[in-house]
Amino acid sequence: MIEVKNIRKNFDDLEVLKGVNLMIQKGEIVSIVGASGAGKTTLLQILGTLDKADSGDILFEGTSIMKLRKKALSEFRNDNIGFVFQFHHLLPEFTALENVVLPALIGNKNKKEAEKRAKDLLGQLGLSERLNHKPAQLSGGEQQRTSVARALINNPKLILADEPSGNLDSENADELHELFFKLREETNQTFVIVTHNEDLADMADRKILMKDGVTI
Ligand SMILES: Nc1ncnc2c1ncn2[C@@H]1O[C@H](COP(=O)(O)OP(=O)(O)OP(=O)(O)O)[C@@H](O)[C@H]1O
Repeated sequence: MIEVKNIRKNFDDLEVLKGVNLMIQKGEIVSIVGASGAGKTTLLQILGTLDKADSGDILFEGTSIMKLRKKALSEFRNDNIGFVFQFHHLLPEFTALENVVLPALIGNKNKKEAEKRAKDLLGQLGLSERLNHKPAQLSGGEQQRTSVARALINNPKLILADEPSGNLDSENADELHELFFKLREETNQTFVIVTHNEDLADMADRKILMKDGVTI
């Protein structure tokens, strides 16, 4: 489904990615591990089209996404990729439901249908009683599950997670990890997860180690 070909990225004269090659199959859960500074987040950002590589190519279902222009790129991203970050980045003024619906509205989806799907997703994640709560009124685990619902609202083919449980206690972290696997069983979505959590990294179908800007 995804083919990463010889991706390179420098920040000024710091070589962060030095020719990364990677193949990811549909429905696979891949973890990316490695020391701090190895380039994991940079790779994930490039995979998610949030940042651009200096050279190399990324094929998504056979099509190069490196050549897409700004508008096409943001449409591609909104339709196909869901992001889960260490810090949830929920909008503080909006309720859980509104936060989850937002990417669907950005994608010009019907508001009623989007709200129905958002409620379904939040329900599946155990948040039926929290729809109208703002992020500050939710626990850390609830906030992170809300951000997972937001990542899933447009039914993306690829979910990219950067330290998704880095800010959770072990019980909430375990629940979140189980959720990823449950979702994959149900939807055959593909997950790429950058993590320092060894349990999560080992649960993945495949663990990729990054060291000094390359995968080994
Ligand atoms: N926007 C930027 N400008 C300059 N340098 C950057 C930028 N983003 C990342 N870097 C540098 O690139 C290197 C790789 O960073 P990256 O965040 O990809 O590492 P990482 O493997 O995800 O680390 P961690 O496990 O600590 O999150 C680091 O040395 C970092 O300081």
